[in-house]
Amino acid sequence: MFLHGTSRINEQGHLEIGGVDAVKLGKEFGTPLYVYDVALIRQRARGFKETFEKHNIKAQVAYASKAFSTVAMVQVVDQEGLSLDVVSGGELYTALAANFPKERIHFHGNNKSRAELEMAIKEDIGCIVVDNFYEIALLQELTEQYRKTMPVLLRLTPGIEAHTHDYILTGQEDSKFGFDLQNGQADEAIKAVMETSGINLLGIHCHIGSQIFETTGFVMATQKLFSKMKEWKETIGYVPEVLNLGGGFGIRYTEEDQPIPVSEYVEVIIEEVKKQSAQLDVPIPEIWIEPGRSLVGDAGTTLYSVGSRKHVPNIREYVAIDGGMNDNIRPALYQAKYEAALANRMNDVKDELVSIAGKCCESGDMLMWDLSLPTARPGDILAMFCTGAYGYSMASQYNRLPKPAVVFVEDGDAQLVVQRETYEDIIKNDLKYNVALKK
Ligand SMILES: Cc1ncc(COP(=O)(O)O)c(C=O)c1O
Ligand SMILES: N[C@@H](CCCC[NH3+])C(=O)O
Repeated sequence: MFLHGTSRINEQGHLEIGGVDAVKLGKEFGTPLYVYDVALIRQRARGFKETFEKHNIKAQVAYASKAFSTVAMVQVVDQEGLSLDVVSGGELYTALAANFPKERIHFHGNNKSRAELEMAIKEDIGCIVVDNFYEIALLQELTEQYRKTMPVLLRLTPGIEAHTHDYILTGQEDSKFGFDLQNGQADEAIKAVMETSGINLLGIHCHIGSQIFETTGFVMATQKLFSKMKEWKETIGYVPEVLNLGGGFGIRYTEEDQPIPVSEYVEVIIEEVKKQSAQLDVPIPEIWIEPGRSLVGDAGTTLYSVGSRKHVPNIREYVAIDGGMNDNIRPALYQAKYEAALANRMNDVKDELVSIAGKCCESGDMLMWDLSLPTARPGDILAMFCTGAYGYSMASQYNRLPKPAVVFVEDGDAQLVVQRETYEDIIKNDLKYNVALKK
């Protein structure tokens, strides 16, 4: 078993995270429970920042908060001096509620609404990553209305097929995101943006996909963007101050995954930027990146309680837990694989092969297939590792299951940072149907 960050097996044979016994966490805060190892988040954040610093490169590391956005997480991001990437009014609102420095907020999205753009403009956030022509028109109108100039990056689609799940590919030509580099859209967009007085074009952006294990995609993206930068320098005299290469750095979920250290991605990017800059005679821009998963993914562990089981002779042993696709949609959506252990019996012999079923009324609600565990009994605590990214943030209330609580652990302390939803929370927006009011 691979234990991440501060996780270890303590003297009771229990899983311990951040110096806190996971079994105690389950008892105190209930299950399902998302537990975050804050020291590991800090270590990852510093890893990115220090690599840029070591190479003396001006950079911004913006945490892609879609991976896990809560007020407490945004606070940690601020403490570590990172920037913050938001993709909706809700994520922006969360950042503002955490008093995150507005000038370090970047706003993404392929269909930002007028209200969302207005919010970003009124709050004077750091920059808007413009995705399409409709957004340029809206920005023209709104910057005029509010008499403001907004810093902007242009999101470009470089036409790169990174090796990852189809649903999390974003840089290929057939994508809903950004202006295409090949078919003239990017050229049209830059002209439109440069003619807009309320827009200060800081630079360009691309994001090639998520859970990527190779550096080649980032190298190719850098090359493609630099060749466009050279063309624009020569044809329209535009030289970007910022080159944002997005996120997507892969992490280890199971032993099948072999990620490279974050510093290596950054080093390869820096090297390619320097090389392209020298070869094409384009000044070295500030480099921005947007890691999400690689900052929080392996820092998260979900604790579940074991409940029922079903034996299907000669086929399978189902063990059901008290959560499922409602708190982690990734296995159902991407066939994502995870590792897990019994947090209360870490040293026991693994004597059976089981498949972990969720409690939703859906056959596809399976979290793990063919997992080796000690014979699991009701009340055992199953710890599912590396659930920190896109678990809580993609959670739903399917079957009207309340969303679990979130606890941060660090240096032996545990703090509740998101309360468990209650049944009252579930119906709090429901209104009774008043037949008398029917027209
Ligand atoms: C524009 C953009 N930036 C950053 C990210 C973060 O990606 P990851 O969590 O894979 O680092 C994403 C998600 O894929 C994204 O769409
Ligand atoms: N939500 C996805 C990744 C998409 C990233 C956002 N563009 C995942 O869980 O892997």
